[in-house]
Amino acid sequence: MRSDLDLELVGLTKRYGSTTAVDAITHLFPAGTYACLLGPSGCGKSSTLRMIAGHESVTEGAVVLGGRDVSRLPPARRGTAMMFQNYALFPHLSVVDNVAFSLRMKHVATSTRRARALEMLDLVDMTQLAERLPAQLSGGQQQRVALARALVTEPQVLLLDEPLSALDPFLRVRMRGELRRLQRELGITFVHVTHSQDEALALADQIVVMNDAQIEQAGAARDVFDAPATAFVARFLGSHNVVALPDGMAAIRVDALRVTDAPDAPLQGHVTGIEYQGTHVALTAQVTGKQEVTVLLTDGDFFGAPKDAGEAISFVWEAAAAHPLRGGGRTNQMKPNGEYTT
Ligand SMILES: Nc1ncnc2c1ncn2[C@@H]1O[C@H](COP(=O)(O)OP(=O)(O)OP(=O)(O)O)[C@@H](O)[C@H]1O
Repeated sequence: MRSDLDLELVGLTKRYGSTTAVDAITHLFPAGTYACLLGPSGCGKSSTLRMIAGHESVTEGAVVLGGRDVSRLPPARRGTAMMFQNYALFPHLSVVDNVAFSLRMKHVATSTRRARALEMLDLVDMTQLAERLPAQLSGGQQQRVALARALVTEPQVLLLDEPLSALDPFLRVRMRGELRRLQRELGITFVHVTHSQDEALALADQIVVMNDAQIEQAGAARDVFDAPATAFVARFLGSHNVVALPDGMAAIRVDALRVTDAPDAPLQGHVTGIEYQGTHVALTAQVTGKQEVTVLLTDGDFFGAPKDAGEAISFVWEAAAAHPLRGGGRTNQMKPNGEYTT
């Protein structure tokens, strides 16, 4: 069901001179969704986000929020707010004044804006440090302030450009939990740009995979991971083998392949590598058609019948575990000998 606060991109296009950064993408973000725009460097994620925010002009198409075309409105009048990668805090303003800044621009009375800023700081657990300057905060704390500052305008959509990339790995995992909690509490739409598959899978209700200025696949995080539609998506999300089978290309998860002794197994070859990963063992093999596959075996399965590099090995899988891939882009070209190019 459509809601008053859905965000829609309609044929959205961005060209910089002769470069098409975003090529006529159409997509609906239902209100209250945590969406991740995921894709490799240069695929057009940030340009898309900046067009939604109004920090970049739209070349063609429209950004529609709650049924209203906001494509030509200034950022402050769209109902969106953006949190930048480098947080962009004002160094000479205290934490609370940084958060209240946009309300000052809107001529909100001093006492009201201070109260609202403190409310937002409470939401991100930063009330204690309200009078500090940004330079006196850790990276994680600066990020919370940047979040509070973006949320103080009560946006319907919060746009986050690589919000976790400046944090160390430990803090990154903690902050992603915080982001998810905040989004649930506020119930607004978050559109979060990342090139990290793990981050997208951990956070998103909806994943939008971009490649080469276009949307390659979009859907619920689990659906996209379980059934990648193209070789690009399967490879980009990882944990999948992309294999050429007699009836076409298919993606098979690394944990769906089973080692077998059956002489007529559909994939046969020899072991090329074994990596012990604690709970699992990742075994790589070169199989039919010079293809490399990886299989993730439980520690028990592997050590129950260990293999050495160079040994013959064969694989089977449940029919439902092989997801046929549609051809597409430049990423799924099969050569006549059954090899594929990337
Ligand atoms: N201001 C600009 N002028 C010219 N070309 C640009 C400009 N901004 C981006 N581009 C180009 O547009 C394409 C998409 O860039 P964009 O920043 O949207 O990608 P991205 O997916 O966000 O990449 P990254 O993950 O590296 O930030 C790239 O080819 C980039 O070089």
